[in-house]
Amino acid sequence: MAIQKKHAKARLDKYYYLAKEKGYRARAAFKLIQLNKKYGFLQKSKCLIDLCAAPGSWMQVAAETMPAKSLIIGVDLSPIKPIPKTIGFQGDITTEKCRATIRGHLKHWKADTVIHDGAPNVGTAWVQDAFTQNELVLCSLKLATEFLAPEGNFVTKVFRSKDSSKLEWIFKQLFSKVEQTKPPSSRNVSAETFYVCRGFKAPKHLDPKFLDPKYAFAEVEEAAVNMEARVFNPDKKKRKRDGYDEGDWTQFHEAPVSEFIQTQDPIDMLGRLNKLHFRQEKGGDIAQAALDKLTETTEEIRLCCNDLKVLGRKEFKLLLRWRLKAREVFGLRQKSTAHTKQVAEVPAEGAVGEEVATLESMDEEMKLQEELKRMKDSRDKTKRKERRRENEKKQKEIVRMQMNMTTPSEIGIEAAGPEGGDATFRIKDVDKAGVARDILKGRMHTQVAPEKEEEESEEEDSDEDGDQLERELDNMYQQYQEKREDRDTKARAKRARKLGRGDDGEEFEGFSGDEEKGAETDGSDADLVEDDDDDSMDSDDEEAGNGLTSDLLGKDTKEGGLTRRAASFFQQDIFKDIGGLEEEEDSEDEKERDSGIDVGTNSSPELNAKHEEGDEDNDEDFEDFEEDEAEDDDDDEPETLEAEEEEENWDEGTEGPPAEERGRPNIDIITAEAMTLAHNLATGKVTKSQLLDDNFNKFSHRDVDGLPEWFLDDEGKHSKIQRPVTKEAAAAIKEKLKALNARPIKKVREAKGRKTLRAARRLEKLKKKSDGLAEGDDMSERDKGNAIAKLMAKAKKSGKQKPKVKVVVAGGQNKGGGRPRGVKGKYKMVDKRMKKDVRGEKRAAKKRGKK
Ligand SMILES: C[S@@+](CC[C@H](N)C(=O)[O-])C[C@H]1O[C@@H](n2cnc3c(N)ncnc32)[C@H](O)[C@@H]1O
Repeated sequence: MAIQKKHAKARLDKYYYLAKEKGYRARAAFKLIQLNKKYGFLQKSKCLIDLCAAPGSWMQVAAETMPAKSLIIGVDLSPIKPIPKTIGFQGDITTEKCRATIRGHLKHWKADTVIHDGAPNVGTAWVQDAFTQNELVLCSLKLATEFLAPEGNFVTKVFRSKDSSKLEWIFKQLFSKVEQTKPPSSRNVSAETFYVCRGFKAPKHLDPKFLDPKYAFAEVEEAAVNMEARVFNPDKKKRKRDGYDEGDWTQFHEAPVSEFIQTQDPIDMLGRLNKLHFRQEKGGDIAQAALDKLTETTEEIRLCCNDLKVLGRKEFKLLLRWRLKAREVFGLRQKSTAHTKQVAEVPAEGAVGEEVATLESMDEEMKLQEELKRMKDSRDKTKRKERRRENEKKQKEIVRMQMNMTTPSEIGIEAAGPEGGDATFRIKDVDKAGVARDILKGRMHTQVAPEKEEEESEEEDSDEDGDQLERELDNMYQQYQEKREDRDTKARAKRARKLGRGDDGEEFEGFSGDEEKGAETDGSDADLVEDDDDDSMDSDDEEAGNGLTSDLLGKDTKEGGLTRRAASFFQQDIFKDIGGLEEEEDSEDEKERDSGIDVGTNSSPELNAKHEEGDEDNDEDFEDFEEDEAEDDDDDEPETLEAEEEEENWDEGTEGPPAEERGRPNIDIITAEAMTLAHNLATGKVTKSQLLDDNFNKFSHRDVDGLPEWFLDDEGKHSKIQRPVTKEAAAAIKEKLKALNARPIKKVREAKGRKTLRAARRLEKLKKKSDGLAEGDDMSERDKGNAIAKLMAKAKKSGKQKPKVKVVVAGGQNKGGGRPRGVKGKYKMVDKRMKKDVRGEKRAAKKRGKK
């Protein structure tokens, strides 16, 4: 239970809170906002159909964005609470009835855009579960082909699977432009992606088979499932992304054990089934009873049969052995002879040969494979080690040269390797190794780490032992980091930030299939262990290009005639804010993070302080706020803005006007240190130059060369300057956060506004009436006063209508705690006696009043 809660909490990300604040019914709203920002189809549409629209956030976005008086129709299996300026109804998009209802609403109109965000409702109706998302997409496309106007748009969510390419092909037949994209608000862990299809070709005739899932998704030939691998390598479980097999709705299969004993293909059964049962059905196989009583049928065997999907290799073997014994008992198999081996080579007809042969050959083959793998691993290891040594030497040389410790002419003199005097510094080789770019950045890499060291060679330094230990430590640290990244998305994001990925400030353009492939190949960078060099260096190198030669040569004639040395001196962080020197855009975010000043964004810290996590492949974003109210995520660490730089480019429209528009930088102070600093600056306690001077401290020019990464990481965490924090600043930040947390959500604000408006109207009415009374001549002053007082009392009463409290008698159905059945709103539990007493008292009071 606790795990579920944590998981749910982790899913509440920035978009969840943004949607809440902006009054959208689900975070999914931002997907449409971001898609529309990229393709701009909503502004151009006058009629839109939203298929699978509940709870209705896409309809809200459409109603906001489309021109006035547009027709917006939404349909979903679940009811959609009314949304102004839209029509919503309940229906199943796969049915004829739904089609007819849409037709009825459209009348003679044609839709300019059809949007579809459907996901099978897991748990609502199991048949619907099986109706996979891709089939739902086909259904929505079918509706789109019927209702779309020529040149219309179709936007749909698709889960990546083996069928998505087929869908893409179909889209391309019907639309002139088809693009696949994934907006930033769609979680990375989700397999969902979006297709934006524009320019509907509106074919006059469409073969119904074309959009029939049976034909559209038909496989040319289903690849045979390797049951042997499933049984003999059960640990490697593959996630089933391809959906259910046709007609296989339950995904649970069982068979009687007798069938397992008799079958000629036991491996297939073990791989395919979930359970082997010992049940004896009427008129069933009598062998079941015999098997149940067999002495070989131990408790362990029964347990194994009960859930085949959790078994390991050992248990499968146990079952197979048990089967052979049972077959011997039933006379289905003669005892295996010493000829087993021969049998394995020349499979004889009948059960004996076939079975033993299968087992033997499998074992042999696996042994061979393991042996081969071992050999390959050790060969790779040796190769990697050699390569790494070479690289290290080359890197050392380069660093020395960059530090002016050596001149280019010296390079290679000490490092003459087995390939000749200048082999170490052969730029071609460095480039080939794929590390040239990183070397240029001054990063100390260990490309791929070996696990063990070989014997030391005689020529190696005397401190090689220490080096080896260090390398081992490095490797262990790298492995530790990789493991952590595997487990923890935050660690992965941190790492990505550190590597400077996503810092280019370019607008996110979504991923096309190709780009993703590219990204995968780029990901090889992740194998490198890097030091903490700042990003300014990176961008320099980027400008210089990848070539090592051009970079080194280019550095002497840099920046306004400065020498390389001077230029590198002025590139230090402390000079970045000084006018006249070029600023590196890349490092801006880093500075923001360190300084605790949030520049140029309106998003509140509470919104940033949320996880971007979740690991469901199905519909990730479906957070219906009506049910899911405000959980606080205080214990989560703040997520820096930098990581979402790309996303903010998508978000512009949703985050308020940019700071520059308002004529001043939008600076948000979010930490106590920054607040103290700002306060000191504002009150003149420190000057700008003092601030600059302050930056010359023991932390600003640390020599990190050659220090291992784990050490630098640790230093980065703890060894940093402790800036003073005043009580007032801390209190101010606390207050600010409190205020932000207390800020009501849009719905509440609106409700309060409406209440105030109503009260103002009532007052206005009252004023008019009392003025009328006061001015009239037909009443005495006293009567006038009484009448006005009465009016006011009435108005006061109607202003605060107390909710009725329902009195429920305890006992009977309403025994025990909890809300009684069928009672809504406030209620009070009383016992019978009390109810009678209260009634009696009321009656008595009434009588007394009459007297
Ligand atoms: C991710 S939600 C849609 C969220 C919606 N776009 C929004 O912005 O609020 C997916 C919806 O698909 C609906 N759905 C699934 N199968 C359906 C079907 N056959 N017909 C209609 N709606 C369906 C579900 O009821 C669910 O509400």
